[in-house]
Amino acid sequence: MLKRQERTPAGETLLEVRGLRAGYGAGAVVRDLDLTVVSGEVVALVGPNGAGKTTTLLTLAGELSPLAGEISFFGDSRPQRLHQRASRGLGLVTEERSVFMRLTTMENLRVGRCDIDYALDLFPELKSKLRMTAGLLSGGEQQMLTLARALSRSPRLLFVDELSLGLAPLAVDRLLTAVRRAADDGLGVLLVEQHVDKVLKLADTAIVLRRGTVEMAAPAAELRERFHEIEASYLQGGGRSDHHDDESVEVSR
Ligand SMILES: Nc1ncnc2c1ncn2[C@@H]1O[C@H](COP(=O)(O)OP(=O)(O)OP(=O)(O)O)[C@@H](O)[C@H]1O
Repeated sequence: MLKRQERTPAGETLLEVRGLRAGYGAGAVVRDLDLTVVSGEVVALVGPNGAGKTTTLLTLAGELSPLAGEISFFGDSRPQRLHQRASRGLGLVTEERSVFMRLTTMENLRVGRCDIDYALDLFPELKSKLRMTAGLLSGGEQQMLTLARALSRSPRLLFVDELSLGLAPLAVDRLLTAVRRAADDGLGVLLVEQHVDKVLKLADTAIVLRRGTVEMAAPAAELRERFHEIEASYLQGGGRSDHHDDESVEVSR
């Protein structure tokens, strides 16, 4: 069962962001972004390709320096790099599968001192694959292992960027269910996901980003009712106005 998350009181503010400007060099890709993540909550960040979701996540994680704005991490507003935030309880799962392909599933779980019982409790389907080389697992199983490794290090706050890229719908459901379960156990989650219909069913709050600014921010249940507006936002394109928009819309229900 979850350990450290259980010690985080539900509703504790883990991340507070005000007036974030983020980008590369002098150019702002993301402007005026506010968001809050509390323990036990999944906040979904959605929007068309090029809207600035990954830029936001990398900036909040400490991989990119913010251009302006305030980022308060576990109540601390001092600038910090990723390794500092990680040591204080941030987990980061990017779209690249972070498994060691030549190691077995079990060896992958052992590396980084994961809580193996918790990992297998989250993903019992990995139990029969423990001796298999991770490179031979299916794409969905590799992402289960990625997520299991991240969650079993007991983060207090988890950033997830497009975990489900290229996976079949059932595998996506399986991964998102595990994210929801971890949040129910006390984790705070900021989730970037292309499958908007799926994510609005499991998130507490959703933020729709378009062209680097927040177009909608509301309880996910409310945005489910406004799904057609989100679809329209995707169809209008998300990239910066000086970029050619080449959208892949994955919002069908
Ligand atoms: N290293 C970089 N240098 C300069 N511009 C970049 C860099 N990485 C991304 N961008 C630009 O920043 C903008 C936002 O990109 P970002 O990857 O944050 O969008 P996204 O919403 O995550 O898109 P996607 O859903 O396609 O992953 C895009 O216009 C992109 O071209």
